[in-house]
Amino acid sequence: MKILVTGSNGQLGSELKLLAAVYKTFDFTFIDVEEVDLTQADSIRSYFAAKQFDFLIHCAAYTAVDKAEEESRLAYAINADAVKTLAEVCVEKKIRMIYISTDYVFDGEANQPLTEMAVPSPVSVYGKSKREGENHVLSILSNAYIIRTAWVYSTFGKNFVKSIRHLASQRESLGVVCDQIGTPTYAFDLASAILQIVEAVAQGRVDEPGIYHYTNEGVTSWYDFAYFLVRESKLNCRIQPISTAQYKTAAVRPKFSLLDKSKIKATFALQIPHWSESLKVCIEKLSS
Ligand SMILES: NC(=O)C1=CN([C@@H]2O[C@H](COP(=O)(O)OP(=O)(O)OC[C@H]3O[C@@H](n4cnc5c(N)ncnc54)[C@H](OP(=O)(O)O)[C@@H]3O)[C@@H](O)[C@H]2O)C=CC1
Ligand SMILES: Cc1cn([C@H]2C[C@H](O)[C@@H](COP(=O)(O)OP(=O)(O)O[C@H]3O[C@@H](C)C(=O)[C@@H](O)[C@H]3O)O2)c(=O)[nH]c1=O
Repeated sequence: MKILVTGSNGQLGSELKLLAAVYKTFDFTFIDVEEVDLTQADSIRSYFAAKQFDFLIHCAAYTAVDKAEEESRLAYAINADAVKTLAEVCVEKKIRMIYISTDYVFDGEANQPLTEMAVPSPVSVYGKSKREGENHVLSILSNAYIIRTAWVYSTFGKNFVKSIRHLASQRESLGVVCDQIGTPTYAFDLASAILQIVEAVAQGRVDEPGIYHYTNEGVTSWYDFAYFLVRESKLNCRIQPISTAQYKTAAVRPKFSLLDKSKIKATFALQIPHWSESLKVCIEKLSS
């Protein structure tokens, strides 16, 4: 089974690289911008011209949420246009696509966990460009998997956990928004879930393409997340709850993006760890 992973230097791509060693029957190829620049459709097509894969796990994306507001052309080129080209290549080459999407496709106005039936209505350039990517996948491919996740962190790359640990090690107190609700996702857990899904599909045990939601279990705010993180990291910094209005950012973020994971758990018999347990694992790795 030949599997191509894009975004191999990112958080999720890096965790998939580590886990690849466990899946010995899979033949992985990992690429990033050095191999294929996703802003160049020709570069995408010529990369695939003489190659064949069974699955494409598309992790590469433009993920700088605030910067996307001023670099919208680039965000759309990577998160939407490149996804369209990749989906077309997947049709031509009969490749099964796993597209990773985000809770930021929602506007945050819901008041109950968001199922895959909830109607997306993104409020940021990043969210809109990722939704356009989803729409390309849905209209071009009938057998793709779209996995929406949220608040991803890892020992690799840039993320909230590493930013807060850095800031908390330098300051006596730190304000963190307490009125945006969701669930963090440890990229290692997500990578593991994705490979369990690929394995189930490859072995013909389960094959129900469509949209799925995946985060860790539980619910929290960015404030509670940061509070727990700083306490468990034994850092001497006071985390203060503040409102979104007090923390000015270029992009609007959803106030509520709690994803309902019932579908992915039932379909693929997944066991998902609670966010606090996974965060402890990550802290342990970051501290060693
Ligand atoms: N991070 C998060 O909190 C969340 C992420 N997601 C989604 O999950 C997926 C994985 O995210 P994550 O691993 O955190 O992302 P990262 O930002 O850590 O990694 C993205 C990767 O994409 C690469 N990339 C960017 N531009 C290009 C380009 N023009 N051509 C080729 N590669 C490029 C980056 O390379 P380089 O670093 O060199 O630019 C990087 O290696 C993405 O689809 C993202 O939208 C969903 C919800 C939450
Ligand atoms: C660093 C920091 C952030 N915040 C707030 C800002 C924001 O509302 C929230 C999260 O901050 P960040 O900017 O680090 O996270 P952000 O880039 O918004 O994270 C998002 O990334 C994209 C890629 C996704 O797909 C989303 O699921 C989500 O993970 O915390 C504080 O209140 N205080 C702080 O010191």
